[in-house]
Amino acid sequence: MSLTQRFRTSLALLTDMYQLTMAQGYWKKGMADQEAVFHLYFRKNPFKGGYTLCAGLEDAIDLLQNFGFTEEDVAYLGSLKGSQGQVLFEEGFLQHLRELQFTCDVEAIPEGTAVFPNEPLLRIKGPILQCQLLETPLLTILNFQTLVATKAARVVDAAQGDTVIEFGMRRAQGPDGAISAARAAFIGGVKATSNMLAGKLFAIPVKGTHAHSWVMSFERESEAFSAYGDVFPHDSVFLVDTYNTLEGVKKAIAVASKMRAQGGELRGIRLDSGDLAYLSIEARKLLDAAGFEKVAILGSNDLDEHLIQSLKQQGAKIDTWGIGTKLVTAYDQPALGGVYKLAALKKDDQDWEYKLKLSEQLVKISTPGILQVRRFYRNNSPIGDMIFSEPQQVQAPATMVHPNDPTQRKTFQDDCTFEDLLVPVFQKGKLTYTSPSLLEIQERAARQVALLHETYRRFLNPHIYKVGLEAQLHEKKMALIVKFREEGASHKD
Ligand SMILES: Nc1ncnc2c1ncn2[C@@H]1O[C@H](COP(=O)(O)OP(=O)(O)OP(=O)(O)O)[C@@H](O)[C@H]1O
Ligand SMILES: O=P(O)(O)OC[C@H]1O[C@H](OP(=O)(O)OP(=O)(O)O)[C@H](O)[C@@H]1O
Ligand SMILES: O=C(O)c1cccnc1
Repeated sequence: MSLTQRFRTSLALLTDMYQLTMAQGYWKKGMADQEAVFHLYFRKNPFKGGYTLCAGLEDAIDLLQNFGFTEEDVAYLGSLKGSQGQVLFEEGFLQHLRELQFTCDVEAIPEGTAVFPNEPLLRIKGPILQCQLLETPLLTILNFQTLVATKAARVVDAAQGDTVIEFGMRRAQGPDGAISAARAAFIGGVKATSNMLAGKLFAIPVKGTHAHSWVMSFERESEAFSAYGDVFPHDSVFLVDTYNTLEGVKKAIAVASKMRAQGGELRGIRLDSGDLAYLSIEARKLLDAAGFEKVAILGSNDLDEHLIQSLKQQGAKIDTWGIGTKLVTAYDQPALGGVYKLAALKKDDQDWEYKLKLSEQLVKISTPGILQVRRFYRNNSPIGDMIFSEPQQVQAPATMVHPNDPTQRKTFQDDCTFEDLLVPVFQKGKLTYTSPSLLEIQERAARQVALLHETYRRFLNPHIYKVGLEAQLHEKKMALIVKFREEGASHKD
């Protein structure tokens, strides 16, 4: 189900107020239809990682396809007053909004692609008023889903092929956070969610065990297990740690034997506290000795990729991982920090004027142009990404320059294959892209992560994947920086 259907309202006002005040400014100053190019990108891989998995495009597409102000939206805007009690948004502008239709060109990197700092995930070209209004909603969609998809990919990588289930709704950033996180976590590789609404909306498989309250609501732990086994003779996973974990495992085994005698079969047990390495090893021994080799051991309790890795190193016998809080809240880095920057403005019908935002730090200076990302491969392995401006032809051998350290360069010879990552999504406001299914996106993500050499995937000090600016683009950017710095220093307009 699409984003607008989920919210059941027009999303035209899902933006910051300043986008609307600027929009009125563009309209008033006759600039509303001036063609602009903006790029959405981030500056640092999250979680101190070596890669990022992009996600959220399908929701972004839905937002753009349904872009438009309803009478209710316009009435709300018309009711707003400025600091002197005057009408904030004037009637002519409101009429402009009523008639506004999405007419931009959009290119984007497909969901489930491995991406790196400074690369535009999305490029939008069209009337500046439209591009401006869309800054905030595009960022809120792509930033969060990209962040959670990346976290999920790391967790799934640490689990080394074990099943990972997303258990996070109760700790998510509100209901909408929980829903988007479930979608993004699935893209990152989790096999199922406990979130029933996400299951229904996105056809994500749903899975679950039972809570401590189930055990506590019976006189005895074994009664609770028996009762649950009666109700779900083939689909029970018993939570065994309410009182004493290993005693709980023994009771689970006794009940599982009775279930088996009656034609049922216990699916698994869940450990949710204590030393998960020790307890899972001991539980595995007890289960195997009783002939329950196939009963799974599910581990949960504030887990993340680092704990899973550590538990694996300790020989934990956990084969299914339930991951909640740390996954859906992206606990150790709760925001991606993606930005959306103006990169070019059409001066007249012919020429683009390149734009950039200056900063004291080179890393924060945006890149001007109409950007595309070319990924080079050798023997099917990605070896570097070159950001170039599309009006500029790139031919091998092609040299790129490190975006933050111009002394570092890399040249790709013509023995490399390449692909351009940004693909057309909208042309003049018309959708030209067919979104893959969520499962196809998940499969793409798994292939993309697998293509990355393990040095980029390790958690501690990963190798830095090379991303650079095509040499001519770099020169142009440097020349603009010098020009703008000089103008700034002499206070010229
Ligand atoms: N063998 C282990 N090595 C490293 N960390 C572990 C190991 N076993 C469990 N942990 C993690 O240690 C943390 C322990 O959590 P905590 O201190 O809250 O104890 P607890 O077992 O959950 O206690 P409680 O009974 O109160 O729930 C959890 O994040 C858990 O995943
Ligand atoms: O630990 P997470 O990765 O967030 O996974 C979800 C947690 O939610 C449940 O706990 P509950 O809400 O009962 O709280 P608890 O942590 O005290 O068991 C469940 O037993 C997991 O421990
Ligand atoms: O099904 C479970 O075991 C579950 C679901 C949500 C949160 N914690 C556990």
